[in-house]
Amino acid sequence: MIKLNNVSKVFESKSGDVKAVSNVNLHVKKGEIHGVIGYSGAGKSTLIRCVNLLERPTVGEVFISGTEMTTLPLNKLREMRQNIGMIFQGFNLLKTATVFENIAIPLKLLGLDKNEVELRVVKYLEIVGLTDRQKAYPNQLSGGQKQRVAIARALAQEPKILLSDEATSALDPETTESILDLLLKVNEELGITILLITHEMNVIQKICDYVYVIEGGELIEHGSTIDLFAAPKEETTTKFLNTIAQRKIPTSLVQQLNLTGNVSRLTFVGEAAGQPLIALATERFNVTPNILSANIIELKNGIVGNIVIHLVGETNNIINAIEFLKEQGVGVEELEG
Ligand SMILES: Nc1ncnc2c1ncn2[C@@H]1O[C@H](COP(=O)(O)OP(=O)(O)OP(=O)(O)O)[C@@H](O)[C@H]1O
Repeated sequence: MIKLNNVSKVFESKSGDVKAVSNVNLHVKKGEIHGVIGYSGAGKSTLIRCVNLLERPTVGEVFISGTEMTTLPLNKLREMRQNIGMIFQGFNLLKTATVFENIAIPLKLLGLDKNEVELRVVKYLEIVGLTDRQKAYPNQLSGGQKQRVAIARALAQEPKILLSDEATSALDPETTESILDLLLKVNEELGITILLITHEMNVIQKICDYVYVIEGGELIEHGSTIDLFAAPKEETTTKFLNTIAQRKIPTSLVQQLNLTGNVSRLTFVGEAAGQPLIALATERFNVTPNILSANIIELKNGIVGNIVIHLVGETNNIINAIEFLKEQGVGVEELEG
């Protein structure tokens, strides 16, 4: 549905060229929710703006539903853009227009007749749960309500794709949750494909099927959300995961405990998370477990459990216990001090 092939964007400035996005490949399949996460300045906004060509890639191709966008004449590009809605961190509502008008004005500009405009405004206000606020002005709404109006405005144009540029970054945690729930509903019930950018791992955790980590304009790691949460490869990815559940164990403690056994991080995904595998392993191989930390993370498509464990016993027994856990589908990372 969205495909970027080797997309790069260079900004020319007086102080020299800035390569904001470098050789990015990305593929969001129909009906999925993909997220790009990165720190400030990593290139997220530039990347997402390349999808609807608000920013023109310096090189590379952008395919939307199979159509290459960068070579389209302006009138065709405008047509294609109607398939792509967008929401922003700052909501971008017209302050002097009511909620109703904010949603209606773009529809009128598209040439829809009065009845159709009214039908759509009513329909999408209901979907976002703001039917009773249609006469209000933006400054009479909370941040969450403003974002709901912005979502209704984007949906009312009946796009196939929704781009979300840090849509929850200005909201408190509870309001963030409710907006993420709304995005899930929009995805599931209206079948809209979503590509979002964020610096918040909880956004990825809650609604994304697939995640890309961006740093210095490059995608440094990508994979299904479950795979990335279960086995992050890059330091930046691990840092983002630490914002959800701390994975770090003090090095001095690991060093000390490794003298009397083995310290390992065990990762349980899916079925393995619900089985008493540690009890089985310790019983069968006569090793004693000491759990140093444990957490369980609920993702959109499953759960990932993490346990850091100190196994004490004879070396061979520890090796066999670890082998047994691996055979049962548990990820094992032996920690070194
Ligand atoms: N119009 C522009 N002209 C020059 N440089 C730009 C322009 N827009 C972005 N940049 C630079 O490109 C890089 C990536 O910026 P971008 O806004 O895409 O990052 P970001 O990850 O979205 O950051 P943030 O979360 O802070 O918005 C930065 O170094 C930024 O200064």
